[in-house]
Amino acid sequence: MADLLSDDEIAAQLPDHWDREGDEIVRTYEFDAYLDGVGFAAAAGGLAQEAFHHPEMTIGWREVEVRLTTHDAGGITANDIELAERFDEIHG
Ligand SMILES: C[C@H](O)[C@H](O)[C@H]1CNC2=NC(N)=NC(=O)C2=N1
Repeated sequence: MADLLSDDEIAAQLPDHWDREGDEIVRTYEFDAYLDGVGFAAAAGGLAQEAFHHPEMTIGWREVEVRLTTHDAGGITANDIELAERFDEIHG
């Protein structure tokens, strides 16, 4: 199981556009069309399943909010940071 990151490690490793909210990291991705967000969520879900590390995703009007935390560790780990970076790659 991945170890919890310290506050300093989280601050240093948090990717651009992501925020920390307690035990979660959060980003809201914006899209030109609703179905673009739906497609992103589906692709992100595939990456999550591949990593076996699952975010909460809220699909809204031309935006998708993604929340990541490591339930098994009770906070933020490298698994969250790494998956956030993969989500950013597919968003472009
Ligand atoms: C047994 C445990 O639920 C699994 O190892 C995976 C499933 N997906 C997961 N997803 C997230 N976000 N955190 C976890 O700790 C986690 N654990």
